[in-house]
Amino acid sequence: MAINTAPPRLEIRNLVCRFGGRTVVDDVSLTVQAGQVTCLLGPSGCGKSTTLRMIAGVEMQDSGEIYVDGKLVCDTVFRVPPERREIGLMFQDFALFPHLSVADNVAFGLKGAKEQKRERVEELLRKVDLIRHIDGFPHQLSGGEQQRVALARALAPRPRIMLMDEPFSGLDNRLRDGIRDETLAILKEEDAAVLLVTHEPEEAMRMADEIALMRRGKIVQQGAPYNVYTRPVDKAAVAFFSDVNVLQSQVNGALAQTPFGQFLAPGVPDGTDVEIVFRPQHVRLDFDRNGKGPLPTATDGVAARGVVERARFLGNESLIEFRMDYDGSILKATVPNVFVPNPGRVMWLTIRRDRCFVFPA
Ligand SMILES: Nc1ncnc2c1ncn2[C@@H]1O[C@H](COP(=O)(O)OP(=O)(O)OP(=O)(O)O)[C@@H](O)[C@H]1O
Repeated sequence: MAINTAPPRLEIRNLVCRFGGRTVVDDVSLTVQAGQVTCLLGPSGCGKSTTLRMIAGVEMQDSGEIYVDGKLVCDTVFRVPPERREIGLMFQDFALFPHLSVADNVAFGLKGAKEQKRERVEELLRKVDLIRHIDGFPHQLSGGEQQRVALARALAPRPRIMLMDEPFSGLDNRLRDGIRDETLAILKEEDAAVLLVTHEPEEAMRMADEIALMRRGKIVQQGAPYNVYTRPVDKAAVAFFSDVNVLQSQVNGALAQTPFGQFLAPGVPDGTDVEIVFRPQHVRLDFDRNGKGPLPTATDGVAARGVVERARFLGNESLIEFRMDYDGSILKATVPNVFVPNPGRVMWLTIRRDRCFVFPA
């Protein structure tokens, strides 16, 4: 098997950016290969856009380097100007030029002979399925169509890197999924390295080959979406993707006792406070049988009794909130399809052991 030894299309090393003494991007490193989509995912204000702006060359880092195809593009001394970085940009407010036709918008950044430019414009408008609007103007297009023109415009000069900052957030929900999928297919075909900023976990899960989870200026976890989702580094990383339930406990003999039985806490010293974190979809529900629940099992532990406080049907699933007997706290469970038990109903809850995370409190 051939080993790919080519340098990554985009590499950033130890980027730091400070504003007025506040570190907004704090030692961020990552690589993106050609044809790959990496999502910078994190809450508002965590430094995602600033990272993108440094790569684009419109913000200057305080330290760290940026490489494209192994070549230095920018450090604190040397700097390739933004327009020579071969980077395509697509932001939320992707304003098209209102006075230019669709074709001229797409051709805007293109150089070369007229026929070649026309060929590339037609190729891209065919890809985004807007060839029939080639002579139209932006105001004649819907929001989703304008978005696709903006994509075609950004891709026209065959950028080596595409930077996208919340590019779909201006679109209404019904359009968004379709446009995300189409965009992804086109980006893959064009073989650019894509760095996409979003604060929406679903968007990152849908688009990314790799997710870089960012918090307070730092990348706290990086990996394939499946790994980031199923092997989160801490409670906040679990909570970023879904609702969570948390049990408090203390470790004794590498075990944490809870009303749901004991959890393994290998290597955690005795007396350490821990939190057992799990998602609502990993709670199992059982009916009450004359005051009893299911027998304990190795995979699901011990059942605990709860009383339905509230239940709602959400479309694909139902969310049931239980008031738990053991300490009166609320625990959330989701189940597929419709299950809306009345408040006051007694049920027994177990947790899937293999889907729980034990973190130091
Ligand atoms: N030019 C600037 N001068 C001072 N502070 C800035 C500047 N640009 C950004 N910041 C601050 O840096 C922090 C990170 O901003 P940034 O836009 O990178 O975050 P973000 O993760 O992209 O958030 P959002 O999704 O809300 O855009 C914010 O607190 C912001 O107020």
